[in-house]
Amino acid sequence: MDKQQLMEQAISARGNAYVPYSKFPVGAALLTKDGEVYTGCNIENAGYSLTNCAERTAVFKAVSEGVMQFEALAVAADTKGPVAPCGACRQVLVEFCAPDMPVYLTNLEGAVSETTIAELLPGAFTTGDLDYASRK
Ligand SMILES: O=c1ccn([C@H]2C[C@H](O)[C@@H](CO)O2)c(=O)[nH]1
Ligand SMILES: [Zn+2]
Repeated sequence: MDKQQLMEQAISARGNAYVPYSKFPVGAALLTKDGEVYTGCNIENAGYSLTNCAERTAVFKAVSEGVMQFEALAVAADTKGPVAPCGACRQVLVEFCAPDMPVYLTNLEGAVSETTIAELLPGAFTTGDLDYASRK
């Protein structure tokens, strides 16, 4: 499973997006250390704030099956440049992925931005911050 294949899986997962409100389908593909892929799409709701993004769908699918060792993530949407994950997804990714884990952001024209979890959310609030508060 190379990065090109992972991005293709993200584009394919985009086809399952439930987006009657935004009409903006997004797909994600999360590669595990075991070589499995958990895909995700965005799933909207008439109560707009209940929308789940593609990235979080993929992470939650994996974690709900007891899988938390991840190797790489690809995200795809029909954007001018490589798609930008939202802040909520960046925070969730920080929770489950290593800071140096590669993330491939792409669009339908083949523009690719290769980044990392740490670059997506510098200065993230983490479990370490909670530990400090309970040190005594
Ligand atoms: O990286 C992104 C950015 C946006 N969305 C979704 C949320 C919503 O359904 C739609 C418009 O914001 O796109 C994602 O799934 N991932
Ligand atoms: Zn998001």
